[in-house]
Amino acid sequence: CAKKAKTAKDDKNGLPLCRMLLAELEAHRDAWPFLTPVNHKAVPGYRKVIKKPMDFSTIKEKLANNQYLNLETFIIDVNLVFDNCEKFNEDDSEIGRAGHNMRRFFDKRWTELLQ
Ligand SMILES: CO[C@H](O)CCc1ccc(O)cc1
Repeated sequence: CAKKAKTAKDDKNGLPLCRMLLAELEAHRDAWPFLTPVNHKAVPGYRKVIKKPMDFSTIKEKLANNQYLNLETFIIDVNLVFDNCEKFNEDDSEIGRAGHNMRRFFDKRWTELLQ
């Protein structure tokens, strides 16, 4: 039979944990740049520079469509949101700072919840 999940990242609670974490990200005051896909028609260069766009509404849709295997694959997409933000925005900008704040918040929350 299939191997029993060893850590919280793989066990059956993974996906409710993802939904809870996403709800916290969406409720954060600095979430506004990340709530919906960047309008690449309105932002010059975005489509060329950012090869894999990602945002919280797309992650929500993927969760609803059961497109994440476990917490690990969910965390990869959340980190993609913040990595894209760092690539496209100066650290010393409103959106750049929002990205750093959100990444710090996310890293703290999922590591806390996994303990
Ligand atoms: C998550 O936001 C994206 O990094 C796009 C940021 C951006 C959008 C419009 C601008 O004029 C400048 C930056």
